[in-house]
Amino acid sequence: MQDAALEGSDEEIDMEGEEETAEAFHLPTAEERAEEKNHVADIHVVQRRMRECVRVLGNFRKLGANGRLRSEYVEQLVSDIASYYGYNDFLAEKLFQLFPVSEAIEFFEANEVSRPVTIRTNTLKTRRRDLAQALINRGVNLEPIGKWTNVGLQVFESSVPIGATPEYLSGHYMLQAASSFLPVIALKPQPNERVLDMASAPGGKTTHIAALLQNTGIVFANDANKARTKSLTANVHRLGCKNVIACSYDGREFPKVMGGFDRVLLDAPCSGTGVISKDSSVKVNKSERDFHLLSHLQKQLILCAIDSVSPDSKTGGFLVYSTCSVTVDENEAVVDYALRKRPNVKLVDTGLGFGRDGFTKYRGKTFHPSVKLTKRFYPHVHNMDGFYVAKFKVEKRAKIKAGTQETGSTNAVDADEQQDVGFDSDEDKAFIEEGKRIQMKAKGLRVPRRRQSDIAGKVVKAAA
Ligand SMILES: C[S@@+](CC[C@H](N)C(=O)[O-])C[C@H]1O[C@@H](n2cnc3c(N)ncnc32)[C@H](O)[C@@H]1O
Repeated sequence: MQDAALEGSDEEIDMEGEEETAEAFHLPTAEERAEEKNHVADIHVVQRRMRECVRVLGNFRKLGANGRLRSEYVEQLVSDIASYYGYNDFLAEKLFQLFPVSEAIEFFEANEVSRPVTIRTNTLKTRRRDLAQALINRGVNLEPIGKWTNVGLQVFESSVPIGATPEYLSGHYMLQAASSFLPVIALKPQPNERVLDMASAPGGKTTHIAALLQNTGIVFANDANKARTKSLTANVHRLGCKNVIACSYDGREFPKVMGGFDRVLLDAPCSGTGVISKDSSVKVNKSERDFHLLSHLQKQLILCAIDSVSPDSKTGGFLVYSTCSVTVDENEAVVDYALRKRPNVKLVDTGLGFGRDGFTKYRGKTFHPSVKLTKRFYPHVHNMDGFYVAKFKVEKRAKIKAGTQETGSTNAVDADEQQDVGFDSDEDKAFIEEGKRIQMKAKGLRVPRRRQSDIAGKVVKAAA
């Protein structure tokens, strides 16, 4: 399929041969497609047609049949991808749109293959070198994952079950996907800090945070699903983490429950479009409504996560937002929303050193230019689960009083706003405008005159 795309985009191509193949390939009409839907598809026909569509789309100007539109080839290809790989039409199209045509096929192909088995050394109990030796002695074939982690090992083959070795049971390692290391590396917790893991079960990332804190400070490991906190506490005990407190609140109740954290990780509930190779049910059980609801929940959670970070932290003041999904609705759109709703945060480099930059433009939507700093990971590019990581620095909030303005730390106005995580963008407009004015003033820029009507309503509410 990729060869077909390359062939299609080659300017030096033998045009005679091309015309022959293009002629031989008949793109079904809408009627023929409707008729075909009544029969079980012939997998070889579908496969060949996909190859041909990719080839034609790689060089539509030369290879497209007379009178047929590019969109017809795309429509046919998406429909064939859905039937060949077993996706519902909606999701096949949504994922297809993320990539250039030939790369989309690579992505769908990679979702058919398992990712490597990887483990994370628990540095609270052992060193990677010692763990590797112990496992090699048991007949495990492994090697370090890559330069970007000094605790990860990739397991190639093993004569023993890797989830039941004495080392595993003694908590010397966590069975964990390589992509799951990324948000904690980006979070970079420092000893003695107070950290919130807002959606933490079953604790892969919590125990990694605890280890980086060297069992100092404190990690509040929260998860709304109480049943899932059982596996979380089991992992916390097995790995010997002594600085973890497990709790079970809806993340949207933070920071009312508690706040003032040096760092917060929001590994958000998501559609799982990055982990289709592990859970193929995602291919058929996600609808447009699911993405709408998830993105809505993620937007609510991210504001609460931001408000739980202490801008006064001496060592931190950071939030990492991550998902195991590749859709823009759950990633860049959420991050961009947070930037708009909370003028006191900015995106910073994740420090990961690899990954594709986040989209700043996508299908007619434009995001804040700094969204480029966020990172995307793909199965076909990085040989790890599809993943997304964004890192924010939280700064002091703007304090707004009737008729005056000043910057300051959290106070009555903030406390009132923290409860307000509603979804009418107009709702917070006055605060956002005011925040921008304050930032401009701080930078020595000329501030436009404030329209009194802009903030009157909000100030009354805040002062009440
Ligand atoms: C991607 S998983 C977290 C995985 C975990 N961070 C780890 O590394 O093991 C998302 C978690 O969010 C939890 N969750 C869903 N809705 C939530 C909410 N409103 N508040 C807090 N947690 C929530 C789910 O129960 C699920 O355990």
